[in-house]
Amino acid sequence: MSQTILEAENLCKFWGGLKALNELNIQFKDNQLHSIVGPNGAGKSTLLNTLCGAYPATSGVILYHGKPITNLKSYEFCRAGIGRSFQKTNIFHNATCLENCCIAAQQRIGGSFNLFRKRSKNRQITEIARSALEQAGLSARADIRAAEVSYGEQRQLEIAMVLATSPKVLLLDEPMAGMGHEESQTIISLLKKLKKRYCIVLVEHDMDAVFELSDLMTVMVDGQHLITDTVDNIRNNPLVQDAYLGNDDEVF
Ligand SMILES: Nc1ncnc2c1ncn2[C@@H]1O[C@H](COP(=O)(O)OP(=O)(O)OP(=O)(O)O)[C@@H](O)[C@H]1O
Repeated sequence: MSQTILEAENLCKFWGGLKALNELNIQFKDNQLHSIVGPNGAGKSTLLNTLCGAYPATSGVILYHGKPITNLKSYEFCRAGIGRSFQKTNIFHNATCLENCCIAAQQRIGGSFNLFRKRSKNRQITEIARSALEQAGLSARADIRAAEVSYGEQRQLEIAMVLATSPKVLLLDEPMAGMGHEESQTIISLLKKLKKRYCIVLVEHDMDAVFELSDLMTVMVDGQHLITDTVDNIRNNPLVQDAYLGNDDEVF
């Protein structure tokens, strides 16, 4: 039975007068993939950024395993087990895939990966990094510079880097952006595998992928929660079609 692991109560994030998140209540469960969809500017990325501590909430509460974590620093969210996907720009292109994962792993463990640290600590970081690459299907690319792997593999590397922070929750922002069909299929298979072990919160514009992957979907509009339901119920909900699609049936 899946348990709620991360939740937001009356969560608000305001930019001046703009209510990017407006009294949002939402729960995310273990071993489920929960997608957040909605039109441009609905507040999806703001939600991910607030849930990982990158943006301080204006008001409201974030609970992790039932305990409030709203006022933690962003690195403390990471150490607690909330991993946010790094954007492609956060990849060090001259470092190998393994080195990139080592850098991510040391974020969780603390300190830096260096010559003056005990050898056993560096070994531990390397093991975590190798395991993350393996889970993301990139073991064979471990010693290749990130700049030399394909675009799709760089997106896999972003996911590997989140896994290297030993998370319980994965917050993934458009992991399929800019991908062709074949590359998207690789990410879809990967996420199907990962959702058996993690709580995944997915923001993604590729609706075919969202429908294929989601256990639950939440629709947001103008910073507000419109509905949370299963894929079938969301697909057939006239309220959603109206608000999200503007009556354009073709999108679904
Ligand atoms: N750093 C910021 N400063 C000011 N306003 C911001 C900032 N980040 C986001 N916003 C505004 O907050 C609102 C929600 O933006 P957000 O990026 O969360 O939407 P989104 O649903 O992810 O959109 P998209 O699908 O286009 O990525 C938008 O009106 C956006 O312009």
